Amino acid sequence: KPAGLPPGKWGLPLVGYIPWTNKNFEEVVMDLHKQYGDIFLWRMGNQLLVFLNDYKMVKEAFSRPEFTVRPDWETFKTYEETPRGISTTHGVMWHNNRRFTLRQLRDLGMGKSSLVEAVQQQCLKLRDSIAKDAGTTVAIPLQLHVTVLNIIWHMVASKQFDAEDKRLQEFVHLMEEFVILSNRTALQDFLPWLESIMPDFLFKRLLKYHEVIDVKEKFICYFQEEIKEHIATLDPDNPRDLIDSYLVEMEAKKDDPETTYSEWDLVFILFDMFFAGSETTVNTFTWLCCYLAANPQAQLKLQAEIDEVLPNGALPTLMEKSRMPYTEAVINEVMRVCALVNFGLQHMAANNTTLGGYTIPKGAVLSATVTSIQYDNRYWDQPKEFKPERWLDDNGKFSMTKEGFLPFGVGKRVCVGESLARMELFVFTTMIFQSFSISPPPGKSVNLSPDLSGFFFRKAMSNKFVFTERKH
Ligand code: HEM
Repeated sequence: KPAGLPPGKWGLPLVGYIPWTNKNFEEVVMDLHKQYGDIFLWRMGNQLLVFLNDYKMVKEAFSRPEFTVRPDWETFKTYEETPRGISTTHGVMWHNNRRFTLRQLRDLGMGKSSLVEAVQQQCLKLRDSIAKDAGTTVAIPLQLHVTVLNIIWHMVASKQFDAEDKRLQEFVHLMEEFVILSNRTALQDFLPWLESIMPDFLFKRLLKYHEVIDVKEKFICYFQEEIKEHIATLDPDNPRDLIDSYLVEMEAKKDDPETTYSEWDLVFILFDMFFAGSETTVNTFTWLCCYLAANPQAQLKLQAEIDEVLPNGALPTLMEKSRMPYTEAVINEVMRVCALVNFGLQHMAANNTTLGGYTIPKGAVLSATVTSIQYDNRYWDQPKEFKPERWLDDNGKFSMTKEGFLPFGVGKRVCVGESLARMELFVFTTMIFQSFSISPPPGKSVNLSPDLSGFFFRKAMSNKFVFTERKH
């Protein structure tokens, strides 16, 4: 192991460090954190992974330009050599696409009434679907996925689908398949030498290469069809949605030799909106249901606040947010304890540099250990307890403690959808708990252990619940 690197596990040539244990990945990382402290490395295959376990260090690193690039991973490349869109790109392409999307989300009404109304309408469908099974033992309904996807469809293409719609069902299925297949592609990133020792057909079979291409092509077709329809009906003076606005800007920049705007690039911005914006929001709200079912006192307090600010079933708008500190506190506390994106999205060192007094070589991949940070007792008193009150000041006002909290990341690549996600979570929480109470089935309790079978998400276990209609 070269001198000056952070402490940690270097392991064997080609394969790196293999923990011979039946502990899961998160547990192994936690053990290494205990052993080595706030910054340590783990060589996996030929990749040097550096884990950061202190909030201040993550904030410093992710605010520095040399850590703003993404790893050069096949998993991050969608279909071709050059990554496109936002979440996997860097340089001018990333800068332009990120700026465009942030502006779009703001102009389309992130935080404004038009989008709030669309979110309310979609949430009414979720409410209807829960009402159908009220009083019986059920899982969180599929309609939650449909609701979240429809909000994105509304924003990007002014569309919405019914839960029964075959196209939408195929879309949901393809998204799930894509996430599973991406885990296979990761083999190529960590053990690239496999390609040189295996016959091509076998290597491709191992990676499920043809299946991945097939799923990607289907998504591309969906989005290209949508873009074509928009081109045919575009009124440049009245852009309806994100696709229209992109087309207008693409036309305005068509003579600029430096432009990164193209129909092909737009396809991947749409990819990002759906992939980064749906599973994240669905899983956060699912965790919120779990924590409220397990904490009836917190649920009663939340409902008392909803009933006081929104009497007689009035629908929530963002105007009410400042008068609902406990609701905000519950949402933040759920995001803290669930630590959904437990290793964030990886960043890469663009050149040789230093961090925390250690050498970080070009190409090293940095991960923030979100679970360690959001449970760090340097920032949180009794971190394992679910305590929404920790977000309230002495006057009962919501106070956004930022230190030690990074569900949306931090620094230059912080999530572009944070305000949208917060607005969705606020509307869903107020509308659903205004109408229903949630509890575990009689005689059962809620399993709050995370499902750690995936790499990117710390999902909730598939709990069953009983939703009971509230009398007003
Ligand atoms: C509760 C919901 C959400 C959570 C927990 C979440 C979390 C995150 C995290 C941890 C990152 C990585 C930050 C980094 O690289 O350091 C990220 C990036 C991103 N998120 Fe979100 N997100 C959520 C919702 C959304 C929504 C609704 C959208 C858009 C519709 C969105 C779009 C993006 C995009 C495009 C990026 C990439 C940003 C970049 O690379 O510059 N996210 N998000």
